[in-house]
Amino acid sequence: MISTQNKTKMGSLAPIRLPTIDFSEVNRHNRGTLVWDSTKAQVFKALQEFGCFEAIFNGISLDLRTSLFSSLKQLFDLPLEIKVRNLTEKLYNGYIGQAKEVPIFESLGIEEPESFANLMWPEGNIEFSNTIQVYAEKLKELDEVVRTMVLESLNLEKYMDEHMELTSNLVRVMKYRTPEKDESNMGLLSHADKNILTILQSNEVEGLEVQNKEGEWFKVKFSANSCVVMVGEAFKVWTNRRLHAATHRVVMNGDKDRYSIGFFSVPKSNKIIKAPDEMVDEEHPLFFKPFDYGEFFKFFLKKENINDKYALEKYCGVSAENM
Ligand SMILES: O=C(O)CCC(=O)C(=O)O
Ligand SMILES: [Fe+2]
Repeated sequence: MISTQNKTKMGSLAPIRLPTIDFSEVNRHNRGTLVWDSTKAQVFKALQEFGCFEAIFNGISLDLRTSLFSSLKQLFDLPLEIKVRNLTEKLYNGYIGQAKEVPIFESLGIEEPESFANLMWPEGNIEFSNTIQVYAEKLKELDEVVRTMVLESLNLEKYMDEHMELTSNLVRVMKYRTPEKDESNMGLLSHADKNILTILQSNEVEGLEVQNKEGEWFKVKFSANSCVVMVGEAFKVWTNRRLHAATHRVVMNGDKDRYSIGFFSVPKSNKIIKAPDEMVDEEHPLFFKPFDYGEFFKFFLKKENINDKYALEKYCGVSAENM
């Protein structure tokens, strides 16, 4: 049904709207209401089919959004020698940038907003850290609502606490500058996220593209009050492939820099990712052997694996047929 919309001239991609799901009436306190149940059905279907959807979410006010994106510009405008101070124990949570394949991309992970702000601005930046703090709190609610809906849809309520305990949160901010004349416009190479759930928001500049299960690429169009919710591979493993982890990338067109912000629920490094027994039956044999997320992530970060779309299958796939 979508494929016909994708055929535009000269290989350019048609924008599609991902399934759009309205969260303005749901929160963790109205589980079991009619609106909760109908939203839940849409969430589960979208995450099975596309591995992602657009969420209309009024938890982020226009003011918060405006101050967020103006502070991102201010942050990335800092000199490189300041940005690289953001070193963390976890390699991927620090500064990333200046990569040969994607020179237009830079990113900073924010584990704890206040200490991050003190590191970037020696005089501190309360406005920045408050904005990120409020943003993360709001998105944590959405993350939990979506995960609760998935577990309910699979009749796995008894694992709810254990599942929520599996993760901690990371905010990661991104800048994609407009490419120079002879530079590639690839902002982020094709990948699926490794974590449980990712929630993305960007300024008005498009660039995110998602691949459907048939392998076709689509541009994602965000609206001002929406974000994209995406399944990561750890959630695909946990649900024994009931959910799809969408492959996506960022391609820059036009002449404006793109800023985005991601909220990631990430398995803690010593946690074992294992599909509950209820997820395994004749129709759904176990697809992935249980694994320690931290160990998997180290494997994934190796040069030979980081761009391998089958890194997960290589690491813990039960059989080659799963690829
Ligand atoms: O900037 C975006 O919209 C996508 C970012 C992304 O895919 C990621 O950080 O994993
Ligand atoms: Fe991603």
